[in-house]
Amino acid sequence: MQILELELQNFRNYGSQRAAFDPNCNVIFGENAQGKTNLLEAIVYLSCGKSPRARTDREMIGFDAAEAVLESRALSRDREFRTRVELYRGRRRKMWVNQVPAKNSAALSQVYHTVFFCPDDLYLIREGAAARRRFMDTALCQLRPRYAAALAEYHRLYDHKTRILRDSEERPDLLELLPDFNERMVRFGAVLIHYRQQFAEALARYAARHHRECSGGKEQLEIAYQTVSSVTDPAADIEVLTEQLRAHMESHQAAERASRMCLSGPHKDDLIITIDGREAKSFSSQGQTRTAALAMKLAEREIYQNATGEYPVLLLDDVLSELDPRRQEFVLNRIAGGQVFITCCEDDRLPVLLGGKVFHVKQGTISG
Ligand SMILES: Nc1ncnc2c1ncn2[C@@H]1O[C@H](COP(=O)(O)OP(=O)(O)OP(=O)(O)O)[C@@H](O)[C@H]1O
Repeated sequence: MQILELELQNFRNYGSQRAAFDPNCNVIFGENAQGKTNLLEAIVYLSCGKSPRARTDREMIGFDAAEAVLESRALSRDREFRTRVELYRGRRRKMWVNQVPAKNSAALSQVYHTVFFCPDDLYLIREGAAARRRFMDTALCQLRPRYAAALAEYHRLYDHKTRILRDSEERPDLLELLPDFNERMVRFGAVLIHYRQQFAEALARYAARHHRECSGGKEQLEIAYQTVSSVTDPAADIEVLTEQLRAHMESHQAAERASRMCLSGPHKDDLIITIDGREAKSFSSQGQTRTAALAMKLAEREIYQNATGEYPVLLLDDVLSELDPRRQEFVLNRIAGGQVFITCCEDDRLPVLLGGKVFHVKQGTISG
């Protein structure tokens, strides 16, 4: 997978910009606040219809512009694709793949895939379970359509069940609907556990290797999937998972009715991350946290490559800061394979060792 060319109009601080990229390595230099992250954000947005940082599409439109246009020419599965998105203030965006209008962002996801790493990704280690579930869900939805469908259905049922429980004080008759909701959540929940277990197992294996090598063999990263307590083996067959999840739901029924809240279930799943046996969330240093988060992203790239035969485009934003020189060198050695974009500050010459194409970004203008 490769981005051959990108064209932006009024996207963030870019006016009218076109750039052609190297198939392997693209080093994006620039001082602070010049547009390096904006460039990576545009590439991510074109890959999935979502920004890794903007809350609304409007945020990405140039301050003085009415609309923004993003367009890419990409190579994927030995074919060339053109994707185009137009963002407007006050009306819905429009998207196209090869000039055919796309109804939703799923059409963009089928063209190319990105793995984006930025300083905020420390949240993967430091924050609560929701951040790690989001990481698993995003990766798995791109890889397994069956997972994406089960997750959407599980969320829909969860929201509905939450409303039933909340409103049940005034309308006790609603509780009659619960057994049916529970049964459907059990069936879709078992599918989620099945895929999450497989993903977590591969993630643990690859990420441990990256982390070990990056720390010069000194540190051991471990990742374990944690789901509801009554599931004794998340790697068991889906039928077994369904039975155990059903027993779990039944044992929580009385408590859910009493608290009028949807309690335990796969919606509380987590990844337990430890470095040398200690929980990383509480005990790891800034550098260790960054190394672990990066190891997880590199592992995600490998899982995707194994499943599809193609490397996703790797986007590394400000990855070198807070790493000591040996860890920096590891990162630069390790990212080969597939197309890479790496941003850094002007005085950081290390990435030039990577070869490839060098760009300078200044006030929303890229020069090659
Ligand atoms: N919608 C917008 N319209 C115009 N400019 C914007 C918009 N959103 C953000 N910017 C500007 O983009 C600039 C930030 O760009 P970006 O985040 O890409 O910086 P960067 O080069 O990655 O910097 P750093 O090295 O500090 O991370 C800021 O000056 C910000 O004001």
